[in-house]
Amino acid sequence: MATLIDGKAIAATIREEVKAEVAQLREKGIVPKLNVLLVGDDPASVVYARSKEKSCANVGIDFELKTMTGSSTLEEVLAVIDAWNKDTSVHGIMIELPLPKGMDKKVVLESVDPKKDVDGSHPINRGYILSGGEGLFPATPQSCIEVMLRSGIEIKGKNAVIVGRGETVGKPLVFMMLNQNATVTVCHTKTADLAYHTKQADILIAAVGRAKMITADMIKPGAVVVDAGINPAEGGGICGDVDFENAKEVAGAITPVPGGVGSLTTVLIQKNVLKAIKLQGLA
Ligand SMILES: Nc1nc(=O)c2c([nH]1)NC[C@@H]1CN(c3ccc(C(=O)N[C@@H](CCC(=O)O)C(=O)O)cc3)C=[N+]21
Repeated sequence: MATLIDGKAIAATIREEVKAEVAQLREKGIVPKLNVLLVGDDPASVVYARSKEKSCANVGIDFELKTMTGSSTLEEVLAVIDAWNKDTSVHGIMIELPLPKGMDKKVVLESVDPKKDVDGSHPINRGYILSGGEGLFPATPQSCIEVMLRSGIEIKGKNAVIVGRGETVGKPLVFMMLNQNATVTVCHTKTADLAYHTKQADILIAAVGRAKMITADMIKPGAVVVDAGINPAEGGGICGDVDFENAKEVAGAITPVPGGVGSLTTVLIQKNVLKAIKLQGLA
């Protein structure tokens, strides 16, 4: 029976670290601030934005949500971002996705100052993942690594298999895990014999977006299983990409959903705000 990796407990620890650092900054007269832009009325984005607001209030980070109608023009959106880029009281900027149909996501995301890009989606920050530079990295892949490091799981030298190559989780994770000195394999929809690969994994990371697609028979006994999936569950709520109930009988350690990887994402965005302040040369 696998050790359960408690994402909520790890998140609580990181939250205390963030709180302490925010307090220190505030004493120096720096009030960390995160600005979120929501264009349109995607219901999930509204929920996520509100959740960030609540969480920021909890750690003492100032928060501003700007909502714009779905009929806003690209120029209007870029004008808001440009003003935030220039505003030295704004340390972190996040653009909620999806943007309205027809609005060029690439242009919008690339208009954010890379030093304020706490979502880690600017190509410059993506590039730093490869080059090993000091940048801002996306929260969910960071979370996958952090749950292991903070559980005393060694990554160095391990066979890590990532299932999924999405832009937000799988793809950045390939190089982030390589930077942790894992031997990395990346599997995706076109992979022949997925189970062959997953069974080689000392560390198996699922970032597919398909409920319970990683089954117990695909897992090497004793492996560490990290589940970055967020899928609607049958009886409401969310479930992961891993068939948790059966997988936990085979794995050595496993993250649940909810209560695993996802529990860290918001606090890691806040950590990025603090890193952004340093990158901006303010602390
Ligand atoms: N426009 C947009 N904005 C986002 O901020 C955004 C997004 N899209 N798409 C997906 C990712 C992921 N993300 C999470 C935030 C909190 C938890 C979280 O707190 N999860 C808890 C509780 C989950 C629950 O029970 O509902 C857990 O996993 O234990 C998870 C995931 C925000 N995202």
